[in-house]
Amino acid sequence: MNDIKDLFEDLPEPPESPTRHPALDETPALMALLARWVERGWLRALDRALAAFLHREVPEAPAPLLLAAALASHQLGRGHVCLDLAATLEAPDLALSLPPEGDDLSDPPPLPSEVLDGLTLADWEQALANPSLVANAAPGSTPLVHAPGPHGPRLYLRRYWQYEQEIRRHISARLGTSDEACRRKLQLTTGAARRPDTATAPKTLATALDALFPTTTELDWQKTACALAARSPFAVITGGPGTGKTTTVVKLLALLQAMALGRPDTASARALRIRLAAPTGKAAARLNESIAGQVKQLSLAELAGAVGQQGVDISTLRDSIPTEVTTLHRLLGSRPDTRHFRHHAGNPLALDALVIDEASMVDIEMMAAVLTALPARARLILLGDKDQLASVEAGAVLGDLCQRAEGGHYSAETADWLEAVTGTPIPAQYRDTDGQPLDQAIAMLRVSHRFDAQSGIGRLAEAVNRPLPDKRLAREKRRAVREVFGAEGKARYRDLARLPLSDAEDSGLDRLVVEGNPAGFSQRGQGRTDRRGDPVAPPLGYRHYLEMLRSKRPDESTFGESEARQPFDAWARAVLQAHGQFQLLCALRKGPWGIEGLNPRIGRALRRAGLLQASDLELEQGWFEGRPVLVTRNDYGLGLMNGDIGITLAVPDSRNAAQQPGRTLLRVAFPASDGSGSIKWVLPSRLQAVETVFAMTVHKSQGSEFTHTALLLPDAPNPILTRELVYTGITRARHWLTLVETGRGMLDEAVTREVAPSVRMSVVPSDTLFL
Ligand SMILES: Nc1ncnc2c1ncn2[C@@H]1O[C@H](COP(=O)(O)OP(=O)(O)OP(=O)(O)O)[C@@H](O)[C@H]1O
Repeated sequence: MNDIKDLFEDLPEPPESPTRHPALDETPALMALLARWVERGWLRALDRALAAFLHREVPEAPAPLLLAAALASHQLGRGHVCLDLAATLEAPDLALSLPPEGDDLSDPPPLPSEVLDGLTLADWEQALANPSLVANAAPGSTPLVHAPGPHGPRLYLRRYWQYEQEIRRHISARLGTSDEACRRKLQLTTGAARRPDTATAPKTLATALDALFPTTTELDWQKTACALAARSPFAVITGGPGTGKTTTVVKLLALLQAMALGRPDTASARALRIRLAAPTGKAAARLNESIAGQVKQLSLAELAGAVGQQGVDISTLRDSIPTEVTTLHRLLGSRPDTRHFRHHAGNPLALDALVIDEASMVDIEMMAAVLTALPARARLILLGDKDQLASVEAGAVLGDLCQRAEGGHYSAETADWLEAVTGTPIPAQYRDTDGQPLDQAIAMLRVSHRFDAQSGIGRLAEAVNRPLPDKRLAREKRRAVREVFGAEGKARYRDLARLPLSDAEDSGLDRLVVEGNPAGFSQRGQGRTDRRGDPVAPPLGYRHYLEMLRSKRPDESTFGESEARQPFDAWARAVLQAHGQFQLLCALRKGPWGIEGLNPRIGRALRRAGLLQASDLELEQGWFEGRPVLVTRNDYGLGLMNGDIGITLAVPDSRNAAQQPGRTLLRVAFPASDGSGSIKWVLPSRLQAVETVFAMTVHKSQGSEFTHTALLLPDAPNPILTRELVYTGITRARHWLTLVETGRGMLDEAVTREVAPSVRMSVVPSDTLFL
């Protein structure tokens, strides 16, 4: 029995000698089964609709083909780009969303394991041999593509197969490894193929790197990453929170610009056109904030003197380093009502280098769009944390590219070159005579500069993130995680608190969301300093922003156009900034411990504390002043992006000012996604897809950071609760983390469960070998 079957108590015992399920042979039986799965929330209506459409188009299509199509479509909704046929036959119940949140687990329809019981891989592949609907890994117009994968055959919806091909083709081209070259290389196993190098002489590069990084005798991963990225037209810098991805990329940009401005041929010496982008407005704003400060602080005198014959002008160099961060949608030029962008292969972006931060959130469709719109000569640098949850959309591109990042796998050629330019030898454990071309373009930063040995958040993140290659080590991992909290749940670290709740009405939750539960932290969170010795304010709850809302409200009686709005903009900025001090995160959407139960529950607690005025109905589904909202779908018309957070504020109603002075109107204040600090005021009625965000799912929190983060774990096991989810939740905390537990053992349970065996994409150039 696998885990999922165990969850369904009412499941009838399968017959002793299984007979083939009718859904495998009769299309009406299959459609009826798919309808039951949809009704139950096991399958999306969209997935069934695809099977029905294919059946209408080609009535003779066999049922196993239609079933495979529905399941392949379903994988997209779960983040996977295709259906791995062999893996599905091995563990069929993982192919559906089982059990969906809120399922009462009674009277279940037949599980996929029952249905697929009589089907062999050969039979299934035979059923897919239908040229009207399925093509074999080749360009064409069939809706489905049957292609080999690293672990067996796969079925793709054509669009996703094409995205994968595009990504691999563009990355291979940048690495100088066409599919052909790659295939030849592995046949000969001759070590890494040579990639096109930048023209910079190692000596100049070494001097420039020395000007940017402090001298050490130990391996400096930031310097190594900077060197590797300067050499390759495609580079990935991965690392956990605070490992210095931004710091490294700022130095890299300075290096690239210094090299460009200092070119010996003065006619070609010009600054590169570099753009910085992030997948969401929130992530863009966060990078914007940190990058501008870092560029200002960068000491450039030595670097400016190290390049060119007479060196380069320092202020020209500083001005050439971009600080403005945009969203990928804006960069590519999104157009309302279409998934096509203004920039594409026929109208490429006018730039020489593109840096994408928070690249773990970029899905396969967006990555393909970016690569297609990027001129062939432009560099691409991806930054991100490979261990974070991937995008909710299909495709974990960064995670897949970084599968081997931990081990380095630098070829002798790369390792020798790195030693020459950084002055430090690469230890044997990171060398690999069989290093792949992609390995040579990836660097992993390994030292957190945000969390030191005194930081429980850092220790906890590290313990949770530890991979579990062998289930037998689960107990040890759980112990390591528990040890961070110390005996009897009393946190050993000043930045960690544990809050057990008995039920959804437990007043401990009120204390947390209203005040931040400082009593849960040692010394009530008083007297802490950060690594630089600067004081850290004690943990806060939502009272902080709601009081800011009240105390900073402008006296102005009119809410006019731009100039007149300034006091209101300043007010909104202060409230939004205060709101970022605390956020409750949870894993689920449904039930008392999901956002649907928690949002009104928290609203009531804030109302009891006198901080909100709203009826129960308004708290459930209406608008009220103080309501924080999360945008859940890009709205190009309004310029709002999925993930943007706004706060509802009451402003003077200028439309009826003469007749009804003092009358107010609710508007939602959003920070402009260009990081300019300006405020966008939107009428609630214009917001099509928003939800209250007193509680936010961990999935939606990616790319954000909160001074105090509370992570609430549900009270029952759920497949959604994985180590990646807990790691992502923990690492949203900047200074304070409260772990809210609503049932025993859920942390243990979560940290030893990995994201459902992911269907690795074939975006990695060396995967071409199996084609
Ligand atoms: N080599 C270093 N020595 C000392 N401090 C450093 C070093 N590198 C980075 N820092 C500091 O550590 C903090 C985090 O750095 P940075 O923002 O570059 O990390 P990051 O990986 O981009 O973080 P995030 O996870 O927020 O994206 C910053 O305050 C930065 O100044």
